[in-house]
This record gives sequence, structure tokens and C-alpha cells, in this order.
Amino acid sequence: MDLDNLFIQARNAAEFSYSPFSKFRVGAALLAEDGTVVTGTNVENRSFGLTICAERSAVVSAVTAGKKRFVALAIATPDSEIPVGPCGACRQVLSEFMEPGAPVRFGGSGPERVTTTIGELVPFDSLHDLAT
Ligand SMILES: O=c1ccn([C@H]2C[C@H](O)[C@@H](CO)O2)c(=O)[nH]1
Ligand SMILES: [Zn+2]
Repeated sequence: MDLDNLFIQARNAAEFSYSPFSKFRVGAALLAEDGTVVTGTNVENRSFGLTICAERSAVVSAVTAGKKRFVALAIATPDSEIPVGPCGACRQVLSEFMEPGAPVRFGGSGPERVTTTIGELVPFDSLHDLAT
């Protein structure tokens, strides 16, 4: 499973987005350590603060399916031309289940892709090792 393939799955998941308020679709695809992929999309609400991001939606689905260790992540934001990285809340939640060196790729509708790691997205994570 390469990151390009994972990105395609994230892009596919964005098609299921429920985002009538922002009109900003997001898809996320997590590669679990057993080789399976779990996707998520953003789910908004008319009470805006209840919105669930694509990344946390994917984490919740994966944990519900019994998967707690993720080795890679891709995020697609097709309503932005340029890549849009995960919000701070999602970075924190993702870091619970990923090693700092795990790769993360994100991109929008244009050709640019950012390829980084969860450790770069959550630097100085001194509490990381409290996670099991
Ligand atoms: O990394 C991000 C950033 C935003 N959103 C969602 C929340 C909201 O539905 C919309 C606009 O912020 O995009 C995500 O799912 N992930
Ligand atoms: Zn988020």
C-alpha cells in the first residue's frame, strides 16, 4: 500500500462528505498495521461546533473495527486547490495511535502534495509514550 493509493482512497471518501454548511469536503484514509484501510469523511451539523472532521471520523471507525495502530494517513481536500493539513484537534487524536515517524500525505485538487510525518505535525509530543 503506497501513499498514492492511500490518497486515492481518501479522495474517494471525500465524495461521501456531509458538508452543506462549509461546502468543504474532506476525506481521510488510515492504513492500519494489519494492512487494511479505514476511511472517514467530515460530518457537519447545523450547530456548527458539533462538526466531526474526516480524520477523527476515520479514527473512530477504525477503533470501532478493532484497529488501534496506524502506519500511514492520507487526507484529501478536493475543494481546495492547495493542500490543507489536519486541524489541531485531529493531530492530537491521530498522534495517540501513530508512531511519530508514520507518514502523512495531504493534498487538494491541484497537483501539489505535502508528505510529512505525524511527528512533524505534533512536535514536542512528550506525552506520546503514555499511549499504548
Ligand atoms: O483537517 C480538516 C479541516 C477541516 N475539516 C472539515 C471540518 C468542516 O466540515 C470543514 C471546514 O472546516 O472541513 C476536516 O474534516 N479536516
Ligand atoms: Zn480536525
